[in-house]
Amino acid sequence: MAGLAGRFARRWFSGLLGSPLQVPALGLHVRGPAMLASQKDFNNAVSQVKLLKEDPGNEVKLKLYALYKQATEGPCNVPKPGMLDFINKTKWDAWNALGSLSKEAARQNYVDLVSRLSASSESPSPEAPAADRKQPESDSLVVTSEDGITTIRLNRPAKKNALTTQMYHDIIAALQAASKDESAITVLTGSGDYYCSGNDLTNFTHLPAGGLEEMARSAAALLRDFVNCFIDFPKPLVAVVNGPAVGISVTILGLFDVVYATDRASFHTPFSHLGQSPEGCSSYTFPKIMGSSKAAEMLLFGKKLTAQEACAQGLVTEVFPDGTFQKEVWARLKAYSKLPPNAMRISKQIIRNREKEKLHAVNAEESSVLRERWQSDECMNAIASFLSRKAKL
Ligand SMILES: CCCCC/C=C/CC(=O)SCCNC(=O)CCNC(=O)[C@H](O)C(C)(C)COP(=O)(O)OP(=O)(O)OC[C@H]1O[C@@H](n2cnc3c(N)ncnc32)[C@H](O)[C@@H]1OP(=O)(O)O
Repeated sequence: MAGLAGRFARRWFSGLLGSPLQVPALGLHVRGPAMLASQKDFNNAVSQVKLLKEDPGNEVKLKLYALYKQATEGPCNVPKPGMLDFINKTKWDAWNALGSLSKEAARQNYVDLVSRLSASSESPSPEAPAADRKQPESDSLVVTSEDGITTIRLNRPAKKNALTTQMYHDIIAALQAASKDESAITVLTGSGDYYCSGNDLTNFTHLPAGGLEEMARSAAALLRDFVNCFIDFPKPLVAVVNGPAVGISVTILGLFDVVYATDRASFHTPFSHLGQSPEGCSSYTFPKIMGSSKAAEMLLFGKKLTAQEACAQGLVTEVFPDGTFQKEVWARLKAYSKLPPNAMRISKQIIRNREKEKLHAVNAEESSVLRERWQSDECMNAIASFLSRKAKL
């Protein structure tokens, strides 16, 4: 069987050598439309591919093919070849897996990839670090790719990894890049003793010229974009909960595929205490996961769950002893990252797709309710109380 597959692959890929090749970008490249690659850059990249000194391998060629088709023809629009037409079906699958990626983004990914392939075939660098670093705007988020896993690490341990406005933007950018990079699995985790203490409450103290109303409007828009990225994320998404989790870092867990927690973790959604209401689609996912009365105890009364309780209620997949947490979890993730990435994506699509429309509607409604809540006296008083050190959870 392997021999048969190999023969097919060789025949097909040798046919590709005369065709344009392209691979998705390996680095973080979230750019404004004005900075996207031009048609001329793309044409140059297409010519450059033919000059590559080293064969990039079949997997890369397949990606180049898919990106080229997406960049020139848009989303896959031809009928799926029959089961026995192995070669064309493999090509079709690769093109189809790019979904609705825009022609411009595909063109950019193609150009970025070719430029990386050219650079590495020109000057192999033995000192290059194992991890392919993709650094966001601020140091509060660290993004790395290694062993088929892209890790997005919240890195504000002195503030318990509370999420600043910039961090929401950086996480959106990191997820967008991870959805297109080479990794099979994406992980969100925290640095230090906390996973995340939720929204940074000082976000609400930077009032723009439009005042409280404008602040609430723009925060609701950002929240909606942020949660949408989790709803739409196409690859397996894993939370490695290294300590206590609060607020939005808990609610979005319902949008992850797998949640691993240390036995030191706790899960707390103190929305009523803060004069706020649920977000991250938790008003929908939590009752589905744990039943409506358990969800109400968390979301209305702010009941804090231990890791074991969260696991018993289905929010957490598995709990590990703190002493061996990192070792056990990363060993397992490395093994999972070797599984065929397309199969994992497709399985995720089947599991999640029928819920997406509903989740987007829930997200829109929760964001709009919060926009009102953030302008309420209850919310303002709770934040003032935290900032004046009178209140802690
Ligand atoms: C775009 C907008 C989208 C908005 C989406 C909305 C989301 C809703 C939520 O996420 S609600 C949850 C909000 N979070 C909180 O209310 C947590 C507030 N923090 C605390 O209660 C405590 O800090 C603690 C229980 C998390 C930890 O207590 P501990 O005693 O262990 O540690 P400290 O309090 O001394 O914390 C160390 C420093 O970190 C600062 N800090 C912690 N969390 C936050 C936070 N969420 N916002 C701002 N700052 C935070 C804390 O103030 C200390 O700072 P200092 O050293 O300068 O004093």
